[in-house]
Formats: sequence, structure tokens, C-alpha cells
Amino acid sequence: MTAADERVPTVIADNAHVIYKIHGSAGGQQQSPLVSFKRIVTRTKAANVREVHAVKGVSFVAYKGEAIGLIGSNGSGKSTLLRAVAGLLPVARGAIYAAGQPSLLGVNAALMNDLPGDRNVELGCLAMGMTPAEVKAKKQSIIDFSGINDRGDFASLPMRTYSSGMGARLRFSIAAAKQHDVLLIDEALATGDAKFRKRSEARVRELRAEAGTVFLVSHSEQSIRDTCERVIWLESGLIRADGATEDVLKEYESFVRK
Ligand SMILES: Nc1ncnc2c1ncn2[C@@H]1O[C@H](COP(=O)(O)OP(=O)(O)OP(=O)(O)O)[C@@H](O)[C@H]1O
Repeated sequence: MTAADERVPTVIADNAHVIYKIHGSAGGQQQSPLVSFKRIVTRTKAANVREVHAVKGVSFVAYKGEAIGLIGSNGSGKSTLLRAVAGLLPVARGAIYAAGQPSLLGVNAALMNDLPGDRNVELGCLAMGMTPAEVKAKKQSIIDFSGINDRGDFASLPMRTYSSGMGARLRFSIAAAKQHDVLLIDEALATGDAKFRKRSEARVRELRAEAGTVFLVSHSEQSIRDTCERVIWLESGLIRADGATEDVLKEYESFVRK
């Protein structure tokens, strides 16, 4: 048996399309209930629904142990694709299959602003399925990893008193405390300072070594180079290239320079 035969797929996207429906985008008046009812019964499309076709038929297979960078221009569909892999957005056509429950770690991940950092660590860990005993054992190392206490006892202060970088670091630290089958990271690494970035990149490498699959959306070519050996380049909702990091980055750079 060759090494290629042993590769275990963790995410399969098969011609996946994601379409956002924006209701009330015409800015017109509210429709009367009778008109809406007639529309539902006759199955006609509402006049004021607009669609944004953000991902237009994307196919790839991701394997255990891979770290895959997602790059592309603003609005090319990177975050949308991650959200679809996480199961947070439905695919309109095609399919996405994922092993286990992929966890999306974004700078917008929901933590409670009015609760202190340490309470958020507890709640975040419980939400990821840890037992109270595991949470207790891991809490301090998560706070230490995030570095939020480097300049005083911030862990006991509400998260609204944190800078955006501190919040992002805590979110990353909570999510990275667990071994994920598929970890999806949306720009989170770019928000921390250089020291934290190094630490989080090292953790991404560990997560890979523990045989998970990591997807990283980033505009920082350095982060992508340091963490990923494979890159998928999206442009206008389509895959322009999928391959070894250096090859795809080279192609992307010459596209950006044009
Ligand atoms: N909630 C939404 N409702 C409607 N359209 C959306 C929504 N979120 C994103 N879009 C649209 O989907 C397309 C892809 O957006 P997406 O955020 O996935 O791009 P991105 O590649 O992550 O961009 P960036 O690099 O700027 O973060 C864009 O045209 C955007 O306007």
C-alpha cells in the first residue's frame, strides 16, 4: 500500500454553490399579508429578493493532516466557503461532506462581551463539548496561551474592555485548545501581534500533527507560507488554482500585479 492510499479525506466539496438571498433589497414598501400569501401559494419569487451567487461550483478534497490556505481578492467567496464547510450556510446546489463537526474560528465568533474573559473560556470550552473537569484543567493554559494577562489581570475583566486583537487572541486560544477534526480559521491569525502570530502558527502546526485538517483564510502571504503546504485560490466564487503553496502563490502574485 502506498502513502497515497492511506490518505483519509476529511472534507469533500462536490460542485458546491452558495447563494445569499437578500430580502427587501429593493427598498420598497412592505407587501400586504394577502400579497405575500398569494406569492407563497403560487410559488412565485418575491419581487424584492436579490441573490448573490457567492460560490459557483467549487470542488476539492481535503485530507487528514493537511493545512490548506484559502486566498483570493476581496469578495471572492473565501469566508462564504468556510461558513458552508462549517455547515453554517446551506449549499444551493452540489454538496459538501465533512468528517465530524468542523469548527469555524473567526474573528466574529460569538463570545459574551459583558462576561469576563475567564468565564468566556469556560463557556466556550463547554460549548465545544468539553466536560467541566476538562475545562477546569485547561482554563489556565488557555488564558496563558492567549497572553491577555500579560499586562495585568484582564481575564477577570469583561471582554468589552479588550482591544480587538486581545479578543481575537482569546477566541483563537479557546478554539485551539481542542483537537478538531476540521478547524476553519478566518483571518484570526492576522489580528494578533507578531509574538502571538508565531505562537498561533506553531499551534496550527501542532493541530495538523495531531492529524486534523486546518483551513486558513488569510490575506497574509507570510501566514499562509508559514502554515500551509497547499493553497486554494478563489476568484469570483470559482477555484482559479489548487496546489502546492509556492506554485499557487506565484500565480496569484502575478495576477495581483496585473
Ligand atoms: N451575508 C451576506 N449577504 C449577502 N451577500 C453576502 C453576504 N456575505 C457575503 N456576501 C457576498 O458574497 C460574496 C463573497 O463574500 P465573502 O465574504 O465570502 O468574500 P471573501 O473572499 O471572504 O472576502 P474578503 O477577502 O473581503 O474577506 C461577496 O460578493 C459578498 O458581497
